[in-house]
Amino acid sequence: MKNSPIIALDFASAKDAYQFLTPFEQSLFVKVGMELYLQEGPSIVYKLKEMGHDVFLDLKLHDIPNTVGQAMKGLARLGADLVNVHAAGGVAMMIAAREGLEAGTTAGNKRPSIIAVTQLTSTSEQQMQQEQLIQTTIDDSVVHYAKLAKSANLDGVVCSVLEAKKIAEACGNEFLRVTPGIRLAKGNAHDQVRVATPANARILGSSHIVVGRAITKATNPVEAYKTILNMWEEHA
Ligand SMILES: O=c1ccn([C@@H]2O[C@H](COP(=O)(O)O)[C@@H](O)[C@H]2O)c(=O)[nH]1
Repeated sequence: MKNSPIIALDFASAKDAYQFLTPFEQSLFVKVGMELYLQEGPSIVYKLKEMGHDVFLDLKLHDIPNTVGQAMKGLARLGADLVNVHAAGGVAMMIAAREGLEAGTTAGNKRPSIIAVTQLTSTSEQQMQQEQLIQTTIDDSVVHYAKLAKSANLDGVVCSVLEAKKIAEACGNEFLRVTPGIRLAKGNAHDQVRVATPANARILGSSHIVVGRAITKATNPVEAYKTILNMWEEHA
């Protein structure tokens, strides 16, 4: 799996996504989320893989263990490099997800890595406490979910940059810390709450960064990508 910034292809159609990718002329790490996948289905993953990109299929599965396990068995056949579930689904669900992936991975193919979403980067501590009724700090909640994901034998978590270091300390450096909520200094945070720059992400312990609108909505997306890539690599 590449370590370059993961570009969130949050587009309404494959046509829009391909049009966006054309000027890059290089192999990238891209993310397909529910907006694009629900319109295009598995073909978008096949096509992006054929084009030479690494693919994070960000469907954030969250259901009873049997349903998630069976869904993962099917997803394993698509060829994505990274898939995910919500840690809030529980340890039994995460174990079923991992087992489903293993069962669906055909001989000679690599099992996709699997990570769990802890607290969404759009969630504030206050919102977590008032709406989810979790009476602790957001750091503690995120690290707790990370430990559950580790106990279920997952490969890592989605978290914000702000918790990445504590997760590395609790779960080890090999345990992935994939961090969305990436913004350039003074960039519009939009609906994100727990945000950081690409440089801080590296310094504070992210293993991978996910970047959407800071690239896709930039006047020159290729230039924006190069700037973010440089910041990310410079602080390695
Ligand atoms: O906690 C999470 C989990 C997933 N995401 C996804 O990452 C991108 C971020 O997009 P931006 O435009 O850079 O804000 C988006 O696809 C989310 O679905 C997340 O933001 N936070």
